[in-house]
Amino acid sequence: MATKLKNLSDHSSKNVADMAKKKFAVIVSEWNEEVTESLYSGAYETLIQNGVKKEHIVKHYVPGSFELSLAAQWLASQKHIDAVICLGCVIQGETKHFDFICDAVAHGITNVSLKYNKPVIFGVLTPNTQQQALDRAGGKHGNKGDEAAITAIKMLGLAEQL
Ligand SMILES: Nc1c(NC[C@H](O)[C@H](O)[C@H](O)CO)[nH]c(=O)[nH]c1=O
Ligand SMILES: CC(=O)[C@@H](O)COP(=O)(O)O
Repeated sequence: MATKLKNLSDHSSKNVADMAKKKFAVIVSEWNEEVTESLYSGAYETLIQNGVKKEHIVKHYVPGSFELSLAAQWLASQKHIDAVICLGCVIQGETKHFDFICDAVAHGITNVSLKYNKPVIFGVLTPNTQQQALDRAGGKHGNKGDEAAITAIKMLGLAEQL
């Protein structure tokens, strides 16, 4: 289903377990910072609304989305971190650079999650235009940061059931 048919901020309360003791690392790409800071605001508020303590949320920056994977690895390797949320915005330019970044960061984040056996969430927008990005960072299609945060929470809830 395309995002335009589903608001990114709408989510069910399924698999939302007690988050009072869970610790989250949120990594924010500095590229397109107007967008990525909105993603962070959405993610942070969603974590708090679902019972995560402020002191259990750490925020770190990377230069660009390509660096999200390495930073995620550094943080996911820390035993006290229960989940990592990666936030970025890669906007299509004139060249194929967009494709290489998006592919690398999607695979990189997946590999870190599987290596450390903990949620490492792909909260990276890959729009064609700035407006599409804004629409998905608190605009008419909701906030991808909300989606990323609730995804981390639900995966931790699932892990506790298994
Ligand atoms: N063009 C965008 C980038 N480019 C930078 C890369 O992510 C990376 O930092 C650089 O290639 C050095 O390794 N990053 C974004 O997050 N968004 C873009 O639109
Ligand atoms: C995703 C990018 O790196 C891109 O914004 C860079 O723009 P260009 O492909 O025009 O060099």
